Amino acid sequence: MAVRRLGRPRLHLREVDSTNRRARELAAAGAAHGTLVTATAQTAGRGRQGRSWSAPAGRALVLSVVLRDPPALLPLVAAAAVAELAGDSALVKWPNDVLVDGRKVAGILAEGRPQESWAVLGIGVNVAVRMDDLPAGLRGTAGTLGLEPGDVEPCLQRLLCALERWLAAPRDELLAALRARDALANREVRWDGGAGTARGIDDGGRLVVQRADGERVALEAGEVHLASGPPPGDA
Ligand SMILES: O=C(O)CCCC[C@@H]1SC[C@@H]2NC(=O)N[C@@H]21
Repeated sequence: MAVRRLGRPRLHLREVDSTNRRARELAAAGAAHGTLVTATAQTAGRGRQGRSWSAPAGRALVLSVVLRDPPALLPLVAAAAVAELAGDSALVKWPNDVLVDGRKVAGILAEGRPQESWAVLGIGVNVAVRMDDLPAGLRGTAGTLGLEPGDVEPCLQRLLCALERWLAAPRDELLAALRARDALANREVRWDGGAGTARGIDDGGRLVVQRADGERVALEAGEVHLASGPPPGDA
């Protein structure tokens, strides 16, 4: 598939409630593929499952990009790109939490209007976040890339390039990259519908879990938690 550029036009805001909300407005009004919204400060960042997302001003990358005709596995595509940015040691906790040393360094929120063939991909990365900058409740689970505020913009540019490539990559390459970074492989997990041992990502991008009775189920979407650890917070 041909690489389609991301990042132009770009709207950079000093402060916004949520870049995803702003980008959704732009998408609904007909914004082109690749339209990017970034902000120095985000005051009401949205996370998955109705949670909030904390992003200390100037220390976190917050972006939302409009995609026309997004791929079916968009959350996994985003996870592959963010993990690449986060480095060789980064793992992906299916479907799209990116972990470094077991701590969540980035959040991904894909929202869309399939009937209008667009999606907004929102990503927050703790580029230079210090734990003291975060609400106390997140300090046990959140991580950081440990870089400097001046690295936020270079990280954005690297992430956009990685996203462009992964959006154009064949599915088998994407799945191979994610399987190599699978944070859940052979770990005990629980989810809304039960518990079991994670057995990898299947060819449809689903998480395969083996229950105690040996039955295997493939999860399409949703939150999965490591049985040994606390549920991840919203950072
Ligand atoms: O719950 C999660 O893990 C997803 C968090 C996604 C946060 C990002 S920050 C940029 C974009 N704007 C938002 O309001 N949310 C996403």
